Amino acid sequence: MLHTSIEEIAKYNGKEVKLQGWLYNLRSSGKIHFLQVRDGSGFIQGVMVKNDVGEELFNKVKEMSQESSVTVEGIVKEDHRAPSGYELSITNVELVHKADEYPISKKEHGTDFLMDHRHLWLRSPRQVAIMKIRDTLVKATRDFFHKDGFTLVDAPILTPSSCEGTTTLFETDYFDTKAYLSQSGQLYMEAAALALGKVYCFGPTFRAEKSKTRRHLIEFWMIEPEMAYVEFEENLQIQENYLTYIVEEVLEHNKKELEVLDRDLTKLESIKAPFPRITYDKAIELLQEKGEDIKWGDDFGAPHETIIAEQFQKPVFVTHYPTKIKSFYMKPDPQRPEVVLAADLLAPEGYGEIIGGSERISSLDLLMERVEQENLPLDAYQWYIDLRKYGSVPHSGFGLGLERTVAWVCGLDHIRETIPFPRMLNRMYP
Ligand SMILES: NC(=O)C[C@H]([NH3+])C(=O)NS(=O)(=O)OC[C@H]1O[C@@H](n2cnc3c(N)ncnc32)[C@H](O)[C@@H]1O
Ligand SMILES: [Mg+2]
Repeated sequence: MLHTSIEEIAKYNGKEVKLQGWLYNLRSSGKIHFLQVRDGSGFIQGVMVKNDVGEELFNKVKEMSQESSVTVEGIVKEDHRAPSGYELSITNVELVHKADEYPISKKEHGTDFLMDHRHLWLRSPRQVAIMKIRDTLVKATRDFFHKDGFTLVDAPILTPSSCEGTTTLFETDYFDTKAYLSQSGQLYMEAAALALGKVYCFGPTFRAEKSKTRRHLIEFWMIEPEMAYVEFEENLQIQENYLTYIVEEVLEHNKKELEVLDRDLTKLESIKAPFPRITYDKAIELLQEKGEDIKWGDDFGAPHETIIAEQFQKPVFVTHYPTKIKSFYMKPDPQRPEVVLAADLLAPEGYGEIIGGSERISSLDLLMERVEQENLPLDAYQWYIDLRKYGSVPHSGFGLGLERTVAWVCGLDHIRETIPFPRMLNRMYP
């Protein structure tokens, strides 16, 4: 018997095949069973006619519960009405394991209930579609940077210091001292970039942020490229080419999944480099014209980012933020030291900041000045300062938040659906 997957079934039109999966749903009408079968690669309908399979098997299937694991044999039939384009005319069904009464029935469930059952909710067509798009974004990321000569360098998770400020650090015991879960692999990528030229890391990062919003996770995954001899403007060009590429890859490989999510494809088809840029100064003026109570030197909140992004059809770079509200490592603009050569990329449709990046300080004196201004513990940063003593060069990089990018590409209301097992302010289960 030909064993295949639902994803590959088109190759076997008219042939008898065997699938191994789960009974997503069973509907019967008189002498016909309609089985919705899933196998992780997709969903397909199988039709079982009593007169074809006999009373015993027909009645055996009637007893199979939702989400029971089953093997299904049948003849592949093209059917343009079917979402997968094919149906199975079932000849046999074997029960592998009869599922207990499945808690996620077809009716609507509340968010907390679904989150408490995330280990099962993940099986639904919508969650499968999101995970497949996440996978494409990750593969496209690796392809893009590998093709462009970047080396993957893995940053440590246990670190001796902060990168993005001490207010969101997760502290843990480390034998007779303390360690902090990584907020960002950036500082290590700067060391790696001086060794390998163009590098990136991709891993989990942690922020003990007491933010209960639709954009914040406690544990999220970040892609962090770092490039030696790349200055501010070129850093932006790399970001827009990267984002354009990964969105194109989703449009090419995940049309079926985007359809499951009812995503408006025109919103993604317009994502082409170059992206517009607006300075922080101009953004403040824009917000004040819109009646927002904000002044120069304030940081932007989510509503501000939404207003700014609404002025554009593509992601927009906000550049040259005030030095005082940005991270210590960012290079002040030589022409105007009160602002830094940094840019946040704001996604359209209210998704906010998906990328944070900057040119880094390459001058030892300037970095020492900033470390002192920020009262950073010299011993924990000595290795990072050393990078400015031994062949320092202009260098830049950025961090793309994978989950915020998944939320935007999929058109999701909340970031919790973008990661298999979300860690949030009031949730660390399952
Ligand atoms: N290598 C770098 O230059 C990255 C730099 N050290 C950094 O961590 N920048 S960032 O804090 O803006 O975070 C970068 C992105 O990381 C995402 N991010 C940042 N914080 C979160 C939370 N809490 N939840 C989900 N996503 C988050 C968001 O897309 C940000 O734009
Ligand atoms: Mg940021």
